[in-house]
Amino acid sequence: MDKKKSHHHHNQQTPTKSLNVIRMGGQEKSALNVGGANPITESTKKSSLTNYQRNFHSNKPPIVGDHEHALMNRYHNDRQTVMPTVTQPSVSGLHYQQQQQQAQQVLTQKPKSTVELTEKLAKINRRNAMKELSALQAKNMQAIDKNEEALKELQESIPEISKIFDVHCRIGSGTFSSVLLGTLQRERCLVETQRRRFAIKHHNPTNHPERILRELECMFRIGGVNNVIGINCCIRSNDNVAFVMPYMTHDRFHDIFRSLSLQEVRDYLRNLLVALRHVHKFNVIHRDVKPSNILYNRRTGKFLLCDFGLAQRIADDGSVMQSNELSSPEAFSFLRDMESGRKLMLPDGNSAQAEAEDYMAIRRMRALGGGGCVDHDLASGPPNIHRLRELAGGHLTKKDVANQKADTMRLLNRLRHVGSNMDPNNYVVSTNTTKKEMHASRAGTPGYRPPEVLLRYPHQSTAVDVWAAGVIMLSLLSAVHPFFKAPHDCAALAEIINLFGDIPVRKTAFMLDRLIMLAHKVNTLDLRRVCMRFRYADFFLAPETLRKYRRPDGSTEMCRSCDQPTFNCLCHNSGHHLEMYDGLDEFPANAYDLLSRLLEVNPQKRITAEEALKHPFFNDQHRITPGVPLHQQKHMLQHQHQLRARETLPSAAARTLKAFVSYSTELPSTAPQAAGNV
Ligand SMILES: Nc1ncnc2c1ncn2[C@@H]1O[C@H](COP(=O)(O)OP(=O)(O)OP(=O)(O)O)[C@@H](O)[C@H]1O
Repeated sequence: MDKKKSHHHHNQQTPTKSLNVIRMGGQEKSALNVGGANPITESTKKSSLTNYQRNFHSNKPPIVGDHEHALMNRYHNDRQTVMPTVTQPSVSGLHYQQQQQQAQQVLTQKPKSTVELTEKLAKINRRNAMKELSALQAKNMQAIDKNEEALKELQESIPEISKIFDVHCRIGSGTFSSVLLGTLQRERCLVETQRRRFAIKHHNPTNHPERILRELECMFRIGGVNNVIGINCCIRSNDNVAFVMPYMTHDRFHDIFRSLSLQEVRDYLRNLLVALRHVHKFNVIHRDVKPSNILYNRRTGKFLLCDFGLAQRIADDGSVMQSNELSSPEAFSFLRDMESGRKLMLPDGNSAQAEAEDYMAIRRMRALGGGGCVDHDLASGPPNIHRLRELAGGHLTKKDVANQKADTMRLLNRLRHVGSNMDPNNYVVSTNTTKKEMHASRAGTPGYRPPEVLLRYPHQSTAVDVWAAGVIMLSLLSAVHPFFKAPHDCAALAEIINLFGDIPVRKTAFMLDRLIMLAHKVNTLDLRRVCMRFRYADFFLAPETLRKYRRPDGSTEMCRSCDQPTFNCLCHNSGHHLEMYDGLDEFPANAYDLLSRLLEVNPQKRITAEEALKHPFFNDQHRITPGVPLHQQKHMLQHQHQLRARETLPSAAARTLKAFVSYSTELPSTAPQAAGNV
């Protein structure tokens, strides 16, 4: 990651004396990621609170925004269309007049019913538009209220904050905190774009102090380097605590996950694994790896893993440690270390100008043929995809599109299906009868919990985070987010079984001394075909393809295991004659190989972050090589796209099985036998 240039004065007085402030230094500038998407960058006006607020929210719908204007227009247009136009007769003569009167009667009678209808429709439209408008305004008002509420709460509960920072608006909120944007008051003299920006995380007062201490310790000891968020200072006032961190402009995963190119996906995952490798070196499990805890700026490619609220340390005996007690010697030594960090300089925040300069520097470097960031032109996917898409879906009727959508929903529902006889509170039993209770940490976000957590296995490891990274990769490759969406742990395990099959999950369960009771067998699905089926649904369901495989009686042969047409069978090692969709997939076979290793059901066989970074997927033919002119690299990329276009699915599947890194596949002594019996 590129180091950010310094734009700030380090000789300023620290504004706190009697405050309960512990300042920490040693944060590397590389962690202060910047981006270009912030509206503040565009504004060069002198700073003011309202300016900041207005700017900051400019990517959200304004109170009367485009949508409201559209609604208003609809309202006015409707009013215009209901005005009837009347033509006056201009010629005299009785007969002629009578004729005219009759004609007019006919004319006015017929249009009258049309006018009535139009008027009725317009009225309905108007009413709907007004309803939508008021709902939207209410929503905006609610957002503003929440914003004001968060500001007020922070200022009232930690009054010292208002002596150091101008707090502008809320930028995020989670279960445990509100995050607000702040700039230093002592930088009020600077133009808005030069002021350093900080994210102030205000913990809910109900948060357990040990939890806050744990998060603080992780950020202090681990953060600031290798894509892990650092901390500038921590401010406490009675039972209220706020962390001050460098602010980073980022993109919402939800807005970009479908459109990230191969190179962007590769960079995103590499950055995530670099962060995890770093965290795991400290024997710490993050436990909450998910897109909303990742700050990623698409323009600059910068990346930060944040939110250590659920992090846990692994003890030397392999058990997950509970958090430090506040009175423990470890907690004291940590607080002492933080005290000594107080003397260090307050590290840089992240000004909009610094962010823009950073972005320009990256562009310049790229123009000279260097840099490691994403070039959107180079990374726009296989060149023939749009043409192929047109061919496949160019003449789809509305009904075809609706059918395709329904078909995809059916598949998603099937993957999320839970057997009706499953008991959500009692779905897993211990095979070891002496161990009656099964206490294990479940901390984490539903949808990202690995099998060992769902199986209540107490000896969890950093493999928990690797699984979550795999779930993110699954969303990126399949263009489905969230991929797993279970309402409870039992359903979550069912989702995993529906994708990976019952045998791998049963084997893992048995190895972990657990037994899963299942009423029927579930086939393992082929990850690549599943991802392609979702990402390229329009190809898989193209009417021509369906016609090609239709039987003379008009029916389509279905696979009994995966419930898909046999030519689209998703089963691993399918025996059906498959439609291959050659050259369609933007992602190479080794992407799916990595995916299957990250999502290895058995935690002991799951790849580590360190090993994953050596995977061929990151062999990076696509990364821009410093010193090589860019046009030559573009040519190289096109050549690679062409090569990949010739890659067929069977050869890809064969390569999926090839091992690239050796690690022990042996199970604990009794496990292989036991697993074999299942
Ligand atoms: N340094 C930062 N720069 C910019 N935005 C940030 C920063 N830190 C946090 N945010 C925003 O605030 C949101 C919530 O932050 P965080 O995940 O730390 O809080 P949380 O209460 O633990 O959330 P959750 O309950 O969802 O895990 C993030 O998703 C992000 O959008």
